[in-house]
Amino acid sequence: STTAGFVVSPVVPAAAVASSSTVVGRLGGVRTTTTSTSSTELNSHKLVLVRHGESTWNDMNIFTGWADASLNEKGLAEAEQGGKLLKLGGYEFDVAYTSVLKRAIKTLWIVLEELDLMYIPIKGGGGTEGRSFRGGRAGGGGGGGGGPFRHSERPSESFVNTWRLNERHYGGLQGLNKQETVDNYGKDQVLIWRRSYDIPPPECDESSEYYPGNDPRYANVDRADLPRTESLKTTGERFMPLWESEIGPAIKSGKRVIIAAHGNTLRALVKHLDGISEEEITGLNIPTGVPLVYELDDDLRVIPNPNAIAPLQGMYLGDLADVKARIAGVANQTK
Ligand SMILES: O=C(O)[C@@H](CO)OP(=O)(O)O
Repeated sequence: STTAGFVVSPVVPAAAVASSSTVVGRLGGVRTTTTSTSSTELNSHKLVLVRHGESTWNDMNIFTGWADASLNEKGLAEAEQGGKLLKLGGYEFDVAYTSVLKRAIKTLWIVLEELDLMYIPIKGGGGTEGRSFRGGRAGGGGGGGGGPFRHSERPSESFVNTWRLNERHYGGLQGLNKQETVDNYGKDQVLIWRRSYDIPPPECDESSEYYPGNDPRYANVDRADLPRTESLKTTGERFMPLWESEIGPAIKSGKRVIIAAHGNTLRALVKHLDGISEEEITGLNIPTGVPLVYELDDDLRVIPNPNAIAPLQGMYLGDLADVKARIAGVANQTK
């Protein structure tokens, strides 16, 4: 059907998701696709992921990691566009999660401002207030002891933002130009550092400005939890306990969740959600500022969207040709 210039058509089998719809329209002269889903459906929860908009260091092609680069003008516009796409699709959220890095925080604010939802709680769980859980592992169950958090360290409603959603720490590569690193170490070595599953870049040492132990924002995080470098595997190991203990249960309880995070944290999450192999995840890149929508069942299994770009089963909003070009742009940062 057509409503006020937008084409509305069902994209998910009616039995699985009763009232999902796709809205094809134009935003700023660009053809867009959005899928919205009523929150009243049975057996379906929606989750929206968004990588921050382009940062000044993305633009300069510098390894960023935990360095706190700002959004540039393009990144601000990407965040606004992401918010508009969500608004066009009728998305609403009850709770948001983001990192302690301003490019993700600001992206989230801009998206929420577009949606007129700046009042919703922005949460962490093991955030910058109070000590976090140890060892980066979920465990201990949800009973009396409070899951993976030590008694005195359990998250509360007042926890905001979380270092566990930070970008992968790029160790000794942080601050270096990606192309110059290719020139110095070779394309293959840099690709291993950027995209191998479990081979981390060289560590930064404790005297480095990039060692998180020298940054007051991590003063309350257990020093043993602070990385000197991370692979995608270890990034997932520090983030996934938050998914298991906080975000997943929030979704299951019916909360509509948006996560504004980073390329590699989101790669770790979609690897889990989509069951992507260690080999296949090496070829997966996530574009800046484009909302990625997942439909999940009550067990948090993904209900595949037919418009997904494999190996993902969730769907990017917006013009898919443009999204694919932006994905290729991330891959081509180290040609
Ligand atoms: O520099 C970084 O921190 C990340 C994300 O911007 O880059 P890459 O895509 O090379 O992992």
